Amino acid sequence: MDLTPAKGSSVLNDPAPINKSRLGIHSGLLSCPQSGNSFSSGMLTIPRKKPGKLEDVRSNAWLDAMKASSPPRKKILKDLNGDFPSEDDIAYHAWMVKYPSALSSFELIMNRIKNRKIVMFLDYDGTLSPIVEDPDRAFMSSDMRSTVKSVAKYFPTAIISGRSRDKVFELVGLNELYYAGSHGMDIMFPVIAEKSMNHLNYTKFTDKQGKEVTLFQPAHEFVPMIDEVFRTLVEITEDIEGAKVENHKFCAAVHYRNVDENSWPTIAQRVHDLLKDYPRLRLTYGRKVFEVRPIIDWNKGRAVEFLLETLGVGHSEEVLPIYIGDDRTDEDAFKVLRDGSQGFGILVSTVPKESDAFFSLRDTSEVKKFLKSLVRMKEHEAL
Ligand SMILES: O=P(O)(O)OC[C@H]1O[C@H](O[C@H]2O[C@H](CO)[C@@H](O)[C@H](O)[C@H]2O)[C@H](O)[C@@H](O)[C@@H]1O
Repeated sequence: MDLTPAKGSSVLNDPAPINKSRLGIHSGLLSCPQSGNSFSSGMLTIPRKKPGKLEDVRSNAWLDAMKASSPPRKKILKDLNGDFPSEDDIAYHAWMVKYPSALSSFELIMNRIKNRKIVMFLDYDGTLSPIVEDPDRAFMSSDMRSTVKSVAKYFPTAIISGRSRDKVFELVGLNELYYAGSHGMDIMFPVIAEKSMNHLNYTKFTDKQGKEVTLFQPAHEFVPMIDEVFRTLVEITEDIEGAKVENHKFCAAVHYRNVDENSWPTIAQRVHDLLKDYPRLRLTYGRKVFEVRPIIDWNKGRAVEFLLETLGVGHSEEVLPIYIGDDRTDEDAFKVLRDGSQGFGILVSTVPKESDAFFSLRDTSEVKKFLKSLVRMKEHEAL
C-alpha cells in the first residue's frame, strides 16, 4: 500500500456523490446527501442569469457547486459485528455494477486489449498521488513512480494534469513520459515535422537534458492575463486563512480546502467579482479548488485526442487508449474515449459518481495494482 501520507499532510477523500436514486436503491436506505448540480461536461461554468452579467454568489449556484464538489468526508459506518455492510458499502457495490472494478475485470480488459497496443493516460492528483491538504506536498510514492516507469517501458504513457507542466514533471520525475499540464493546455512531446506545425501554437524547445522537444500551447496568448489574474487572486485572498492560489501558467487554481466553510461565500464572491472583469476567462471546479481558465475549446479530452494524433494512432483500431483519473476535469477525457469507441476510462473513486468512464478503481493503491498487472501481462508475454 502506498497510501502513506506525505509528512505533515493527511490523506483526504472528498468525492462528489452520485444521485443515489439512480442506483435503484431506496433513498431512505442511504445517508449520503445528493448533489444539487449535474456536471454533464465534467465541469461547471459560471452560472449567468443574464448574458455577460454575473450575479451575486449567494443568489446563484456557486456555493451549491462548492459544496457538491467537495461534500464533507463521510464516516464509513462499519457494522459493529462486521456482519452487515454499511449503507455506503451497499451504494458503492450497486454503483460498481455500472462501473466494475478494473481489477476484478482484468481478464475482460485483457480480452479487449488482445493484440492492440495500449496508450496509457494518467491524471496526477488523486490518481498517482493521494489527495492531501497541502498541494505542495502531494508526492507520489517511489513504488508508484517505478510502476509508472515500468508501464512506460511497454506502452506510450502520458501524464495529463491540471497542474503546470513543470510542476507535474517535477513531481513525477520520469523523462520517458509525455506531459500535458494546465488541463492539457501545455503539451510537451518529441519534435515533429516542421510542416505539420501551426506556428502560433507550437514551439521548439530544448529541455533540461538538452533534448529537442515540441510544445503545443493552444492558450499561449492568455499567459499575461493569467499572470495578472493570479497576482490579483493572491491579493484578494491574502486575508482569508487557508486560501491558496497556484499559477499554472495557462490557468490558475484557488484552493479552499483549508478555508473555514464560513468563509467560502467570501472567497467565492471575490473570485466571482474578479472574473466579471475577464470575460475571456471561465471558472471550473475541481476537488475543493476553483480553476480559472481561458474560454477556449480545449480540455483534457482534446489533449488526449491531440496526443493520439501526434503519436500517429488517432483512429487506429490497433490502439487501445486507457485513461485513469479521479476528477471532474478527467470526464472530458473519458467522454472522448467513450464517444470515439476507442479505449476506455477508469474512474478512481471511493464513492459512487456519475461518469463517462467504463471501469472504476477505489484509490491510488488500486491504480498501482492495476498498472502492475498490465506490466506483469507484458512481462509474461515476453517469456
Ligand atoms: O489534474 P490533476 O493532476 O488531478 O490536478 C488537479 C488539481 O490537483 C491539485 O489539487 C488537488 O490535489 C491537492 C493535493 O492532494 C489537494 O490539496 C487539492 O485540494 C486538490 O484540489 C492541484 O493543486 C491543483 O492545482 C490541480 O488543478
